Amino acid sequence: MEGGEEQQEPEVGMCANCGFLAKLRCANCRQAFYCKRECQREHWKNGHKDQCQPFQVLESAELGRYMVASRDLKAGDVILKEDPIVVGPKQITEPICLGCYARVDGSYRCQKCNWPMCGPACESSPDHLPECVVGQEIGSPIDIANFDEPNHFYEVIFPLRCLALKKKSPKKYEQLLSLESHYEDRKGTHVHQENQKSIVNFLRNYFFIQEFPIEDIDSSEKSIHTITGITDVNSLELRLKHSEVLGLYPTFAMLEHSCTPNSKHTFNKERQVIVKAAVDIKRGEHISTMYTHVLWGTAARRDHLKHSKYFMCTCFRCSDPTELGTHFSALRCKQCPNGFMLSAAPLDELAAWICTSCNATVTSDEVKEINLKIGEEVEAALAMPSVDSLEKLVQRHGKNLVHPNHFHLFAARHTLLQMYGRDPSSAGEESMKKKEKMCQDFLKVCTALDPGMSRLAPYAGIALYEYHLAVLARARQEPDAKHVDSAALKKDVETAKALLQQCIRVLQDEPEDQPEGQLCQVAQQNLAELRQWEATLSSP
Ligand SMILES: C[S@@+](CC[C@H](N)C(=O)[O-])C[C@H]1O[C@@H](n2cnc3c(N)ncnc32)[C@H](O)[C@@H]1O
Repeated sequence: MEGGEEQQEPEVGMCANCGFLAKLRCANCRQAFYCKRECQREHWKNGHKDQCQPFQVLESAELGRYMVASRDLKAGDVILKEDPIVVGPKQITEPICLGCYARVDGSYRCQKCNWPMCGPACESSPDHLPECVVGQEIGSPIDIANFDEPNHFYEVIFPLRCLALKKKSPKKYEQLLSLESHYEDRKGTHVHQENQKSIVNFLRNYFFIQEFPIEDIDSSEKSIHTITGITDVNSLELRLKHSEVLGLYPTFAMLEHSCTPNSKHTFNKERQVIVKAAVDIKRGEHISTMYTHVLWGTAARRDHLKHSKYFMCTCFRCSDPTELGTHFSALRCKQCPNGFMLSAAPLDELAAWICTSCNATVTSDEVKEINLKIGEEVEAALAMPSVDSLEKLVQRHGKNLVHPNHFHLFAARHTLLQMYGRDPSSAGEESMKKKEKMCQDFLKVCTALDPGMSRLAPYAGIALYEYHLAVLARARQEPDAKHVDSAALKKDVETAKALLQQCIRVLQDEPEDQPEGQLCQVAQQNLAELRQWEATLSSP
C-alpha cells in the first residue's frame, strides 16, 4: 500500500494524566493529550515512556491491521524495538540445539527428555522447557540418528512452544492468537494437508499432547492449524551464527507488505527485532516491510505472496510493468531489434506481454517458459561459476532473450562482479574496467528497486566494496612519483574512499557474526589504510 490516506487528527482530547480538556499532545506518538507540561512529565514518568511509539496501528477492509507513522520519521529513526513471544526452530531444519540453536551431532542429550542438545547449560534454557516437559511426561523416544540432514522431529517444536504459552504466559498466548492465521484460506490446501500429518497428527499421536489438561495446552486440531497459520503468516527468520530460527513479534506483525518497503529491520543479541525507517516517512504514511524476495520478478513475488500470505500485492512496483524503470522482468522482442516485451497488465497473471516498439505480443505462458529455461541455465552456471561461462551467459541472453537487467541475469552479474580480478583468468586491466562498469549498473538497479536498502543492503554492500577495489586497482597501477600529484589519482582515491564510506553506511546494521557484518569491518579497516596511503601520497 503506497502513500498515506489523509488522517484527520483531533485537535483536542482529554489530558492523559488528569482527564481535563487538553490541546497539547505528545510530539512522538501524537496520541496522548495533555492540558499542561507538568501533566505530560508526570504521565511520562508513570508509564508513557514505555508505551510511546512513533506509529499507530489502524485497520482497513483491504489490509486488516496496518501501521502508520504518527510523526515525520527520518531515515534511520528507530520505529520499534520488540522482544519475541516465541523463538524456535524452522519447520525444516537440520538437528540443532534447542537452547542455543547451534548444530548438534548427537553426542549430548538432555538428561530429562533426551532431545539432542549441546550441553548442560542449554538443557536448562527456558526456551527448551515446553518440549522438555512434554518429553518427560510422555516419554516418547526422540528418534534422531542422522545429524547431517533435516529431521522431521523439529517440525513440532515451534507449534508446541506456541501452544505451551497458554499456561506459561496467558497474556502472550492471547497476543499470539490475535494474529492473522488465514485459517479458512488454508483449509484444504496442500500446506494444510501436510501439516495435518507432520504436525497435528505427530503432536497428538506421538507426543500425546491431548493428555495434558486443556487449560494448559489446547491440543484441538483447529488450534494447532491456527498456530501453524499464524506462524507462516507472521513469523520472522533470524539468522544466527550457525543456523536460522523463527521468531514471532506481535507488534512487528502489524507491518503491511510492500515490494518497495520503507522500513528495515535487524536483530540484536537479545533477539529483539529493531525496526528503523529505511527512508524518510511522513506522518500518516503507511509503514511497510517486505514479505517476499526483492530480487524476484513481479509474477514470482505476487505468486509467492498469494500462496504464503494469502493476498495479491497491488503495490507500486507490482503495478508498474517496468518495475520502477529497471525492466527487471522484461524480455527481448523476437519480432523487432529494439523492443522489449512487458506485461500489458502486471496485476493480471494471465495478461499478454506486448512489445514496447512493434506491439507484437506473447502469452504469459510463453514468458513463464522462457524464464524457466534461463533460470535453469543460470542455476547450472552458478553451481560451477567461471568468469568465462557467466560472461557468455549474461551477454548471450542479454542480447537475445531478456533485458540486460533481467532478474535471472542480475543474480549471475552479482557473482561475476565479485569474480573479476579474483579469478586468475580475469586479473588484467580490462577485467577491472568491466568490474567497475558492472558494479555501477548493478548499483543503479539496487537503488531503483530498494532506495532505502531495506533488503538489498548485503548485495549493494558487496557491489560497493567490489567497485572500490576496481577503482583502487586503477589508482595503484602507477604509484610512482610522477603520478603522485596527478588529478586522476587523487580523484580515484577520493572515489574509492566515498565508495567504502557508502559500503559501511549500507552494512552498518548487519550482524557482526554474518558475512555482511564482517565485510563492514573489513571496509572500515580498508578505509583507515586508504587514508594512511593518501597521506603518504600528499607528503613531500
Ligand atoms: C503479518 S500480517 C499483517 C497484519 C494483518 N493485517 C492483521 O490484521 O493481522 C499479514 C497479512 O496482512 C495482510 N496484508 C499485509 N500486507 C498487505 C498488502 N500489501 N495488501 C493486502 N493485504 C496485506 C494479508 O492478509 C497478510 O496475510
